[in-house]
Amino acid sequence: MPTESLAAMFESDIAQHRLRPLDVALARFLAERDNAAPAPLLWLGALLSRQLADGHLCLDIDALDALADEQQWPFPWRTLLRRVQEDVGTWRSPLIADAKGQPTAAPLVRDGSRLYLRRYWNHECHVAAAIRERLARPHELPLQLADELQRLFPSNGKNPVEAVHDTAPLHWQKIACALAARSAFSVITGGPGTGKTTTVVRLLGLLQTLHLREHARPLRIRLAAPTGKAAERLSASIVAQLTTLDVDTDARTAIPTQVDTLHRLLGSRPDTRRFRHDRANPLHLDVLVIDEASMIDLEMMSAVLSALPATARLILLGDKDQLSSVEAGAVLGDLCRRAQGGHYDDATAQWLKATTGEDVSPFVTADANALDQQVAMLRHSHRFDAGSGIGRLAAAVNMGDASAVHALLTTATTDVIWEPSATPSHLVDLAIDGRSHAQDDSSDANACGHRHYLEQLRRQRPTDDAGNDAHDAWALDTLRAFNRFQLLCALRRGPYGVEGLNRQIAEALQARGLIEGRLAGVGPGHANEGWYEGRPVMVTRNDYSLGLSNGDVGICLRFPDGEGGARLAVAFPASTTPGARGSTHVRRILPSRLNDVATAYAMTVHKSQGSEFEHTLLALPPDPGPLLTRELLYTGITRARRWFTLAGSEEIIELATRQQTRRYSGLAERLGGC
Ligand SMILES: Nc1ncnc2c1ncn2[C@@H]1O[C@H](COP(=O)(O)OP(=O)(O)OP(=O)(O)O)[C@@H](O)[C@H]1O
Repeated sequence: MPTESLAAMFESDIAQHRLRPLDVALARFLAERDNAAPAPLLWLGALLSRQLADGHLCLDIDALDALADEQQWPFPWRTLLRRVQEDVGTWRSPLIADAKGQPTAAPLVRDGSRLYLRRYWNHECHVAAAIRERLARPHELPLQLADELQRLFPSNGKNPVEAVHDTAPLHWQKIACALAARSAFSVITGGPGTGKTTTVVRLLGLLQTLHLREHARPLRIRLAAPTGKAAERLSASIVAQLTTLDVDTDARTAIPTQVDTLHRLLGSRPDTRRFRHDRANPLHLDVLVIDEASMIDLEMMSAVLSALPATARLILLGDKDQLSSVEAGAVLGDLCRRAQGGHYDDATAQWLKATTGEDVSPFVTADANALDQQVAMLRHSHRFDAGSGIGRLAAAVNMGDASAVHALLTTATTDVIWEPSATPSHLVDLAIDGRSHAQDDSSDANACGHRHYLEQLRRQRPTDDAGNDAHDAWALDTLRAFNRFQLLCALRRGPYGVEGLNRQIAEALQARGLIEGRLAGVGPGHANEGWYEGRPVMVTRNDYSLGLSNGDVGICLRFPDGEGGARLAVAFPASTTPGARGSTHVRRILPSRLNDVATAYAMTVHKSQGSEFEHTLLALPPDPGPLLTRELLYTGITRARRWFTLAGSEEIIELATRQQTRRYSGLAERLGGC
């Protein structure tokens, strides 16, 4: 560290949680490389590292004043900020390079007003260039496209058209399919149940049908999703859609139902960030569909684009309004910034009219760019009807309309329940007995809590001599029952966070006789929390040797050991058998082999992405904080299929509805000019 005062300031920053030790380590590394580096530059390095941890790709020097106010920076930081603003253009240090200057290996890159770590700047430039290249490449238009589109998306009322405000109703699914058919790159975004999977299955049917007519072999199609859970859900959804897909058997059977995680698709290797498939060893495929694309961070997107053959087609599906990836970047959000308004050009509008019969002229603008032409937003939910509280609440949150949110919460609906003053112990009761607040008449369909799967587990336990298949079926049923309910938290720590609530729920379940055994140190995610039957766990790190992905959920169960005794094993749903709906069998893994797992009575909203539950309870803390955002609330609400319970005060819900996540990145700007 060059000056003692900077070192002392960093020490206090760590103590006050303004910076992490890792951020200061980066500043130290920079100081070692240039011992004449100005202090404000070292401080910027530490600040940049901190911002990356919050998902930003860069620091926007022009926006630092706003950040200072938002984060209530202390006096020494404000002094350094002034020096940055005065001197930034004059720094001559081997630590920082200008993006437009001679190439160097400087660890920091300044691109206009943005400051990047070189690695992220490289990724951002690569992703933008690779997408621009794909958008610019002329793609052979499938012959008979219009006829096939008309057959798969008839406009005769069989498929409801999608209304949008006061413009003429448009069949956005047909439009999305047509746009994806004409290019090597496309994005289909939409909220829950808007038909993203339906559209892509028809697109694959169409592409396969037309390809088989012209060529001897089918297209090589691969499907992927960021997490195992999302992959499993997409697979089940595709299996269901294929049963009604109106194409020839040859085309239908050439559509895969197997969905890989992105890590598996690219071939992750232990102890390295590099994948087996890359530019030198590209994937063998013609079409790649990636679902839940909002969870893809910039580095992963860069890896996907590197491994994709130049001629292959990439189709991204996802909900642009959901929380972004945990890692830095908000790729789908950046790609879809203008999706709401369409921003088509005249050529696209004319082509769509001729090919689909749909008139998108209300969505034509003069400032259209190449990316806009390949983005389609589905706008009508087929899952939530107009009267659904969940659907209306999600829409109101998405629009940032706090008074509509409040009105919906205080109006009786059958599917939304509001708990304005739930204490942690009240949350524990709700998580166990969820049903006390159910407002549905049919007794079987009550919104349940965790009690449900624990009671079912006992009720349905096969006899010891029932055999492996019967025990696996029981384990699978238990996993399905567990999946009916989930408690989601905004925070990890504190009494309203995942760790505190997991501990309290386990203790309460034990006190009520719903679980047995040790609860040694139930708390932060360590494998030594104590294993007992019924303990649900989430994998917190990919384990390639066990074939488990970060986010996989299993349940610890007691199985006969074949020698008259019993032993605990954790049952995980096994990857889907092609052609089957959902997981059909389980894998049993001994607890001693699981190193990175955490108890999962409660999970963060982030971790729940890609999953859905019949009943979701979202617990908001009583105090304001930067994590309470519109995207978090929206993502939590849209995890619920039938019932949604929201625990949080009116003030906190209003704050979250108004507070939007902002991620600093230059990707949208780089693509805006394409
Ligand atoms: N045009 C349509 N007409 C009638 N039903 C439709 C239409 N499109 C989709 N659906 C139905 O709506 C439901 C949701 O569709 P789908 O799974 O394709 O949506 P999604 O956007 O992929 O949902 P998710 O939120 O799970 O990602 C399905 O039951 C599907 O059959």
